[in-house]
Amino acid sequence: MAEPGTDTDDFAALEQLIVGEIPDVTSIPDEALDLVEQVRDLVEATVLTDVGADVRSAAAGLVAQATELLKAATHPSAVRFARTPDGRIDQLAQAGSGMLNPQAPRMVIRPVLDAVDVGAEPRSVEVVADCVLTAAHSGPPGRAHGGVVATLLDHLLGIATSAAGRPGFTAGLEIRYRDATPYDVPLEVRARWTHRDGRKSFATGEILAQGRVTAEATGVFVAPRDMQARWQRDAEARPEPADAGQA
Ligand SMILES: CCCCCCCCCC(=O)SCCNC(=O)CCNC(=O)[C@H](O)C(C)(C)COP(=O)(O)OP(=O)(O)OC[C@H]1O[C@@H](n2cnc3c(N)ncnc32)[C@H](O)[C@@H]1OP(=O)(O)O
Repeated sequence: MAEPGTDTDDFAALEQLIVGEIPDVTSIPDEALDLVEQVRDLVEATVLTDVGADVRSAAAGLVAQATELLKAATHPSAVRFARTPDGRIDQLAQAGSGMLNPQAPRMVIRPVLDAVDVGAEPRSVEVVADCVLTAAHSGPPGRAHGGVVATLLDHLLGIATSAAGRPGFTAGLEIRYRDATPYDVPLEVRARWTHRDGRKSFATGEILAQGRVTAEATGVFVAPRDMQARWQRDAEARPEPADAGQA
């Protein structure tokens, strides 16, 4: 088995990201999005169902048929990039909010209109997402699982570091669970980059349910050494602003 993160097909997807041939997210057919929604509904129905064994058995047979239909053609890699209308690059199969991943919670990121180009001088940009969890995300009775809450925050803090122009991998994430995060209730997830220290980007965020903060997070995101070196080279190659030195 290949080392994690070194799979050739995943590298092909990353190469696509670097050379800039990223399809538009609007090119995803409605049928693909509908399939994801149907599977999410299926998962919730499976969690909540109270039908008898015979009906479960019939349903399992139908699901197995559907699985076979989908396996008739598969992508070599789960990594698939697309550009959102606001210019952000998304990985459609990621587990945080991936449009093509039914396992991802229904989290929709609002357009980020003032994002900073990666490698340019970073600036804090607030990123906001809307999310509704379901019973399939529950933990203790009536509230969401803490790991799912952490997923929402990890993802949006990561997006915030990208929007600020200094993305990185999550190296540390601290969550403060202040109150129950409910499911079947609209949630607002917010995040923002705060500062950097060399390759480290720091971000904070929170989840609100009906205006009440249920969880807060701080995270540190570390850019791989080669990525940081490239930003450094790009910054050195950039021409000085016209008014540089005139104050
Ligand atoms: C395209 C759209 C995609 C959307 C994605 C949304 C975001 C999703 C976010 C994720 O889920 S990322 C996936 C989960 N995270 C990972 O897989 C990261 C796994 N870890 C690594 O790959 C490496 O540890 C990493 C590249 C992050 C860093 O390895 P390095 O060997 O390059 O760094 P090193 O360990 O030397 O640490 C660099 C600096 O960070 C510091 N550091 C590391 N962990 C830290 C921590 N937890 N807290 C504070 N500082 C930390 C470390 O002390 C050091 O500080 P100094 O430079 O000042 O010495």
